Amino acid sequence: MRHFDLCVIGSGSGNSIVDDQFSDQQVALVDKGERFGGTCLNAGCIPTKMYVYPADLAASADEAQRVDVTIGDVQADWPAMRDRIFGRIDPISEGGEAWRRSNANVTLFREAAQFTGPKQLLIGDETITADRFVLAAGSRPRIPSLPGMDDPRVLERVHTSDDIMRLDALPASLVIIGGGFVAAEFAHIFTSFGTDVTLLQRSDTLLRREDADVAQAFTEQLAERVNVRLKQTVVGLEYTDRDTVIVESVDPDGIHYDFEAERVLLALGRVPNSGLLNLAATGVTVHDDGLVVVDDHQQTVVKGIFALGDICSPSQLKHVANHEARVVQHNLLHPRRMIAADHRYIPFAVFSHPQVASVGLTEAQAEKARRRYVAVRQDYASVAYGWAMEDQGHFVKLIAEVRTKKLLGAHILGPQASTLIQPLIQAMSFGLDVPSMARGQYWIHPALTEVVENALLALEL
Ligand SMILES: Cc1cc2nc3c(=O)[nH]c(=O)nc-3n(C[C@H](O)[C@H](O)[C@H](O)COP(=O)(O)OP(=O)(O)OC[C@H]3O[C@@H](n4cnc5c(N)ncnc54)[C@H](O)[C@@H]3O)c2cc1C
Ligand SMILES: NC(=O)c1ccc[n+]([C@@H]2O[C@H](COP(=O)([O-])OP(=O)(O)OC[C@H]3O[C@@H](n4cnc5c(N)ncnc54)[C@H](O)[C@@H]3O)[C@@H](O)[C@H]2O)c1
Repeated sequence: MRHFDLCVIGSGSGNSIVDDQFSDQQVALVDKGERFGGTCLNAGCIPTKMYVYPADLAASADEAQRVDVTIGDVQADWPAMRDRIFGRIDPISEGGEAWRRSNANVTLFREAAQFTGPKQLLIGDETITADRFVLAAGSRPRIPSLPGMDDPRVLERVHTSDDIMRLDALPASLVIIGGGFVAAEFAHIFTSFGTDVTLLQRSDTLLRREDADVAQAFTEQLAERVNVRLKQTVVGLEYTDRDTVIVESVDPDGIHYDFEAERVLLALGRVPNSGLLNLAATGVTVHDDGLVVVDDHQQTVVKGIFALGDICSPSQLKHVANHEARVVQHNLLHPRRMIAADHRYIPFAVFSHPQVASVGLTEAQAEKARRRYVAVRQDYASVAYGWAMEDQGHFVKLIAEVRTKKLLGAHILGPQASTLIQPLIQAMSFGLDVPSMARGQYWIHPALTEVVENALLALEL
């Protein structure tokens, strides 16, 4: 039985741990995936944003009308786009794998792993042991079992984010089931390229974990471009002889609806891969939702077994997985001087149309936490750059605590939200109060950042 100093399961964020500082250790790196490098690179953040950028350009044709510019017919060449995007990404994955194979102290296993005993792992048909483990096996799309899904003609047309970006042709029509991040981003991508998109969401708003004002405005604005149907429970799928699938749903009044499309995208959240690892054999514990239990140091209840990323993090975001990988790396190298992960102000952005970006508490959470706060909503249309854009409906919402004069939360809906929010994340992370932030620096005139400046000034603290 081969023995290693360290075994990392998962080649996504886990892969970044093993650098020159581990050159005196024998390391096993295990990944069963078809492509090396994990979700973000192969089927997540990176390819989606490489589709979002051209989708933004395509959508700008409509916006140009507002400022008296006519852009001709929008044509999206899907096969060219797909080949360009994966022609860039696939070689990065292949190069990363080849480089790992060339590392003298790293043994790469490309098969599924599961524990068979404490610190003992079965990989394919080989069993190895290691002194220390890192669980970085990520998550996978949630697949519901719905009537009709066992028909292979239906299955062939039902996709997840794992495979929809590699379709041979742009579908004429698409039904998206779900109303979170994945649904919001793919709805924008496909509708911008000309697909007829219907989005079926179970609750009464999209992005339901967002601040209520943002979720409401987002839902209304996406509904101007996409057929958004709320409060729909999908009850079955059926193949038609038109080479399409009918998605049947029912609303709270018991009324049934049929939505027909060439393709269906399931966007119902992601399940942590903890269940694939037979963790019981090691003593590692999991929460009810399948997330691995870790302490502040990212260590599981078993000493020497660490976890990071989607397998243990409720946020399921790449910047969080990267942060946790840095913490785990430090703690593996300095077991007597371990550091804690910082999960205080985790931001996120939804790269849809409109864009959404958020950090900290929503207003409902601030209320629930009984914090004495003030909230303000500042429209893009109130600043000079917003006039230039003839902007409508986009805003910055800030929530600040009266006692400390510090921000509790920041939520932006509109163009460049993911960039505009960064100074607010910085203020929260470094404890800068609102008056200092607003008046302690210059704000470039007439940049769009003035909407952030004015929102800060409008907070009555
Ligand atoms: C469509 C989409 C878009 C996204 N966009 C963004 C974004 O814009 N910004 C953002 O911050 N986040 C985004 N995310 C989330 C982000 O991709 C994840 O949070 C991040 O990739 C998680 O990294 P990880 O290292 O935990 O897992 P992964 O990168 O998924 O790596 C886990 C690896 O473990 C392997 N594995 C699993 N089980 C086993 C096993 N039993 N044996 C061996 N190997 C195994 C898998 O093959 C996989 O390669 C997106 C996700 C999706 C799906
Ligand atoms: N820009 C980004 O950072 C980005 C982009 C895409 C994905 N991600 C990550 O990937 C994760 C997965 O994304 P997602 O959109 O699949 O999940 P999500 O948790 O954002 O949304 C899941 C959606 O599915 C709905 N849903 C769940 N079960 C259902 C059921 N049985 N019937 C009907 N509806 C149901 C929920 O109401 C929700 O609208 C996200 O949580 C996010 O962390 C991030």
